[in-house]
Amino acid sequence: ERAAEEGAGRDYMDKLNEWSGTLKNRMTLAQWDYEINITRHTEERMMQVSLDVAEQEKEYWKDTMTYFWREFEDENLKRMFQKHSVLGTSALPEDLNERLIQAKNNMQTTYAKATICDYHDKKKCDLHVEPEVTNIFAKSQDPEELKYTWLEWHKAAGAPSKHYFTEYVTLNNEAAKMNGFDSTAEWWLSEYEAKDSEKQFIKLFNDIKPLYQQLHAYVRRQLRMKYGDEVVSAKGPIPAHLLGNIWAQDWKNIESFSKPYPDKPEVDITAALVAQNYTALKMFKTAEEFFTSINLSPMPDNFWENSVIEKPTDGREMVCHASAWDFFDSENFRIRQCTTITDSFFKTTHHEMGHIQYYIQYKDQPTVYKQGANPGFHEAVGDVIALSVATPKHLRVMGLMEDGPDDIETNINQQYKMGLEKIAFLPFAYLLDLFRYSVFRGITSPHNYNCHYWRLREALQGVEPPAPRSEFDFDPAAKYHVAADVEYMRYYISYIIQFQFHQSLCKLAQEYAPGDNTKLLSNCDIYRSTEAGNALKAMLKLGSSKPWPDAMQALTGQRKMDASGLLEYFKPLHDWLKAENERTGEFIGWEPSTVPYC
Ligand SMILES: C=C(C[SeH])C(=O)N1CCC[C@H]1C(=O)O
Ligand SMILES: [Zn+2]
Repeated sequence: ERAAEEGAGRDYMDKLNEWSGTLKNRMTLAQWDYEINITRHTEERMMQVSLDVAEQEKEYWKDTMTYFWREFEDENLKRMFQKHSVLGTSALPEDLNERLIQAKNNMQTTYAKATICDYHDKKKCDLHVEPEVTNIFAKSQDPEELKYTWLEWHKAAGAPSKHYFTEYVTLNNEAAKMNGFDSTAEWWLSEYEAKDSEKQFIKLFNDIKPLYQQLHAYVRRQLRMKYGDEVVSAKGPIPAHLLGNIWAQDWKNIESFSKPYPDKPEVDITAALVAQNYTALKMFKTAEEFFTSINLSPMPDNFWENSVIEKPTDGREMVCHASAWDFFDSENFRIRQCTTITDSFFKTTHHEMGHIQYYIQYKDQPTVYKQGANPGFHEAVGDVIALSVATPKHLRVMGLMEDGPDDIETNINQQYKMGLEKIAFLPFAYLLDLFRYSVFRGITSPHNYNCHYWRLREALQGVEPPAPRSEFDFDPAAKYHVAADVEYMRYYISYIIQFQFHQSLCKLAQEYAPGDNTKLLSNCDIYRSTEAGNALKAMLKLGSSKPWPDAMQALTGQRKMDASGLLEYFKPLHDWLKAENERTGEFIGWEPSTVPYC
């Protein structure tokens, strides 16, 4: 009896995966058309397709729930039913789903269309976050220009979305409850398939905190020496507008004037890329060649035909934030990216192509398994490749960095630049979803959104706003992922596990040996190593067909996420920072901010 039921369940599941693949394909195509060209027409069409798809998913879900899949013997079949049993926002009644989609579109459109006026030319008021505001934060060293730009962007992109965000929270929580979760927070956390995920995240943060505090102290001193102690205090948080990034999430743009050994060769390759006439296409082809060099797959023809890799110049409104798209038909994949020729975008290109590589490797999985083992895995693939690309050794092979000694100073400079990207990012990524978990759980409410956000920014990141804030501001929505309803803990996890992956791949490539100073983890380049590539491929092919500890074990032999890889990679830098902060008597940590924001 049960065997017959299970057999029927298997046949049904094969069909359901096919049907859901078709629905996701239709949905993704409409979403793509809207995001690369925001018009009333494309928005209306995306709404219609979304509502139509939701209704069909609801019908399938009713059938799915008629099977006693919890009693099935076949673990894999049970896993597929379990994943399909989470219907998502399609569980909402159509009128509420329409309001939710509208609220999300309003936030996304607000962010995409937001523009500010230029500091030097107040009549020039067509500056978007990409590329203009991003470039100002990459290049300007004028605290007044940076403060003005920071305030204008947060006013234009953040504040107007506050009410849309509240509507989104209410309706998303409604959907969460209809899927059996207490709030959206538990729904997001369920993707990490462990009851103690939040405890795991806290432990990771405590493991990296000493290293972060050393970097924070050193950077604060460098900024104080550059801008004076009127602008940067000796013991307080760092003002958010001075860290080379509009969100203060990645500090690599202040490397040029703060590096430990100023007279060593430049490790930022922007100038070399421009000098060698790199185009967006050439950056993409260069990234592709790294992947194929380790026996991973090339990009298919339709990728090159249909991707949007530069901001169109026809004045259209579009979502520029880099993204990679799976069309769930096992053959169409695209990237949308408003590429500019910079070191930063060279890395982002690898990051996005890592997503596409994952899509390609799991393209023969059933639809329900076309996901990362957990969301952090998907964000880590491209970054793991970029860790090899970023080494002086690899950049010299590419002719993108001048020859020079592989001495300890160059190594510390290189680790420092990587630390400004990877270590600095961790508290920001962690707090962004601590904030949203607290909102979804009703602990933070609309009249203290901004206060709670800045309390977290100060407590975990040691950063303060450049000017007083109030509840008329809504600074979290000035960050793409908040405006676009994209979960963010995935990046925090990625920045930890990518070093675990890197450690294993480097051992396979014989580029790293623990304790061997001639084979430092931070100098490892897996370029052309098919042993490494084949091991990575085997993990990627799993998709989400197995719990993520199985995927982690397949590649690293470990079943836990832990910071050991990251701490091993940055050990020389950590020692150097401790010695340097001791030498200069720098205060480690930060005293409370004096900027009023609650
Ligand atoms: C490049 C992407 C697209 Se998935 C991105 O959003 N990232 C990559 C780094 C962290 C995060 C961000 O920009 O905030
Ligand atoms: Zn990504």
